Amino acid sequence: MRIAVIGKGKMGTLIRSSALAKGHEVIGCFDNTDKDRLNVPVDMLLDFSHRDNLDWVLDYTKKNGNGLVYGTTGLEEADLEKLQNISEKVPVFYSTNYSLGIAVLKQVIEKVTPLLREDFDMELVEKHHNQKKDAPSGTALTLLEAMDPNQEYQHVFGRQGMVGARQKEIGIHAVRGGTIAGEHSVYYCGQDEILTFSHEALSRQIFVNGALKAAEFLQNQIPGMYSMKELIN
Ligand SMILES: NC(=O)C1=CN([C@@H]2O[C@H](COP(=O)(O)OP(=O)(O)OC[C@H]3O[C@@H](n4cnc5c(N)ncnc54)[C@H](OP(=O)(O)O)[C@@H]3O)[C@@H](O)[C@H]2O)C=CC1
Ligand SMILES: O=C(O)C1=N[C@H](C(=O)O)C[C@H](O)C1
Repeated sequence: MRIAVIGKGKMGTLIRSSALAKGHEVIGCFDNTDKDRLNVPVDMLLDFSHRDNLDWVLDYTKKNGNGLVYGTTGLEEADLEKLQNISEKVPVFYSTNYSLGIAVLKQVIEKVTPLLREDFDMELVEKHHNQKKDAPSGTALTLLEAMDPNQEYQHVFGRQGMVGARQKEIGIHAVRGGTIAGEHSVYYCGQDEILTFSHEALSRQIFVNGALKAAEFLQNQIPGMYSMKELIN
């Protein structure tokens, strides 16, 4: 497959080397400083960069008709709408986390939350490296959606000061430090018992493997929006 990578950072460079090792042709890593260099057709774009690249990436995709594997987090609602719109023309794979473990964790959370939420307080903690730009992580927001699909809870991002007794809320907490590749824990805290569901990324390779698997999957799909659910079920 002929691939172009959007992003030249930690993920972009690892995707490039891993795709080459799998025998794909990678024409390069790009961002908005050198987008004009991306002037040949490709089969697939993999974007792990920053939302500021989204508009030109979508313009290129509209013209070229390539598939798009999108992994950049820190998106706004309007960005998601843009991805949804272009998925009417080309196949788009979107996930805030390309690891198999988080895909399974999301399904676990969807199943256990209805059994616990009446009697247990729910909290979410994510930990990442000290270079991460967005907080909370995209994965934390995805897990939050799985915990509260109908938005019945107040979402409290960190607590500070005289917060008073806990209300019908889910607390979301972001830790940033060192080289943590990514850790997500969902806590269900009840009377004298706690259930914790955790996932720890030990390296970024798990995200890269998932993203390349998504690209290979997407190659054979018609236009539409695809997610990890389709890859694992
Ligand atoms: N979905 C998933 O499974 C995963 C998603 N991610 C997400 O992928 C993205 C990249 O992560 P990572 O590689 O670790 O980050 P890095 O900071 O290492 O790389 C980010 C890349 O985006 C570019 N960039 C940063 N800011 C801007 C901007 N304002 N406009 C245009 N380009 C910009 C950087 O260029 P420069 O260095 O010049 O600023 C760099 O090339 C993040 O959103 C992260 O959350 C990460 C891991 C897994
Ligand atoms: O920036 C990162 O590193 C990661 N970002 C994604 C996120 O925001 O959820 C996925 C993973 O946790 C690593």
